[in-house]
Amino acid sequence: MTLRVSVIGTSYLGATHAAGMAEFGHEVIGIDIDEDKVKVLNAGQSHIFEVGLEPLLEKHTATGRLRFTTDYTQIADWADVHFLALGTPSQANGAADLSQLHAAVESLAPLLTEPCLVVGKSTVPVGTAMALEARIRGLAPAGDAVEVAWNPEFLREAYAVEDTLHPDRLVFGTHSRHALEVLDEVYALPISDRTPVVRCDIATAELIKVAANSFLATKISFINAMAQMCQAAGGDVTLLADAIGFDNRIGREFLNAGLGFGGGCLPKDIAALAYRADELGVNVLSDFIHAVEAINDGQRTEIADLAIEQAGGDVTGKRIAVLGAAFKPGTDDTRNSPALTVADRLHAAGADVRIYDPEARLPPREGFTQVASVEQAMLGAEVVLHLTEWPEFRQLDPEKFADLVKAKVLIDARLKLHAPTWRNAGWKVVQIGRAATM
Ligand SMILES: NC(=O)c1ccc[n+]([C@@H]2O[C@H](COP(=O)([O-])OP(=O)(O)OC[C@H]3O[C@@H](n4cnc5c(N)ncnc54)[C@H](O)[C@@H]3O)[C@@H](O)[C@H]2O)c1
Ligand SMILES: O=c1ccn([C@@H]2O[C@H](COP(=O)(O)OP(=O)(O)O[C@H]3O[C@H](CO)[C@@H](O)[C@H](O)[C@H]3O)[C@@H](O)[C@H]2O)c(=O)[nH]1
Repeated sequence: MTLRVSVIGTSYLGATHAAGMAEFGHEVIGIDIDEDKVKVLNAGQSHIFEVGLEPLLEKHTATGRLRFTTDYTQIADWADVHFLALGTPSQANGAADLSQLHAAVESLAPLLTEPCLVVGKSTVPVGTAMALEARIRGLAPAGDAVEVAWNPEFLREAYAVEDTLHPDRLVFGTHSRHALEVLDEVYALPISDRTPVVRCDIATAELIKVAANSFLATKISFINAMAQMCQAAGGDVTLLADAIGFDNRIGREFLNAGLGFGGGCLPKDIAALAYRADELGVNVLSDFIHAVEAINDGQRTEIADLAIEQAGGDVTGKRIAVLGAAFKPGTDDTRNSPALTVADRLHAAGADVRIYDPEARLPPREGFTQVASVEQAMLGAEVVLHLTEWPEFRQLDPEKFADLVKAKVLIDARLKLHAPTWRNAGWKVVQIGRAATM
């Protein structure tokens, strides 16, 4: 059955979800307070770099099945289901900032005179959904005929469309039979695709999401701690990860050692879980998460220190080439990017940092210069840092850059370049957790 669906917030999550809902056959209106985004999306274009998103936007805006607006009156009583896809960034103390969700609810709820379902997709601290439901029911003329459910989202940037159309699993957190039936209807297509569906209470749904991200972060910090161990003992962390990854109970994914995790999700979500755990007196969980965070922060410091060491202990006035600015390949997103933390540290230490990324566009900022090619980044560099593992960096021919750089020193912080090829071309290659002979 075709439903009328609104998606509130149209960034990495919301724009993809809106396009996905249209692909599932629903009539969709996306809403955002950012007029520029709405304009671009209505033209069938994407305001972010995400493979496969633009063709979907183009296809469904062309038929009118998918539209975007800034006007809440257009969605309020029109939609059967309102999805909340607002940002939930970190506050300085680590707690989730829920102000975007609150503002959206203040705009939407007073306009709701008909029964409808409001479904949260944003990642939130446990307890948020029920508090939002009370607030909405208090403001909405429809009162208790408005219900809240939570359907957390697990899409990865760079695979957002694929993950939306073919999710690994769906989680429906509800407190009524009716809400469950509506969610079953919304996702009728992927469900028929044999996607596992976890039907649970709302608190469990909120917690599943942060548990998933915390577990992923834990795997990365564990392997980075093992990289330190390999470094100290002369072992090879990549072979170690391959070997333990063959065990199905462990799995090879998220065991890539290097610069650690960043982005708009993992760091803020685990910080918010630690904060909420402390609020609820579950200190054993917050202590655990703080250890994961400390290892992750340590990787960034280690790589910046290594660059300074390789430059002879002082980078003042020295040129450093940074390959990669996005928090991972396949996206233009630089939120909490490990690469930028390292670049910032080197700038603060006095270096002249030249940074190249195939997709991420940095706003002009003091400290480093974004350049348009690898060659420009390498020109005159005394150390080259590989910080985001874009596939194109693996194709680089080290011979080609030998005369451009001032010193042939490469720090491969993602352990993804073929070190023997670089060494054969006369480069010194440093990889944390891998012996220099690898
Ligand atoms: N980015 C991801 O890959 C991803 C994946 C799964 C879950 N999530 C979660 O989904 C949520 C959204 O993530 P994001 O990365 O898209 O966030 P974001 O901060 O990039 O986007 C939020 C969007 O909401 C808009 N907005 C703010 N206030 C509004 C209002 N009052 N009314 C309408 N629109 C408003 C903003 O203009 C922006 O476009 C977060 O909770 C995040 O943790 C994100
Ligand atoms: O073995 C690995 C795998 C990843 N990373 C880093 O970890 C970070 C996060 O990567 P990834 O999880 O792929 O990125 P996101 O797109 O932020 O996706 C995460 O965050 C989303 C928002 O909550 C969730 O929906 C996804 O399921 C979850 O994977 C990046 O900086 C990666 O470079 C590593 O260092 N080693």
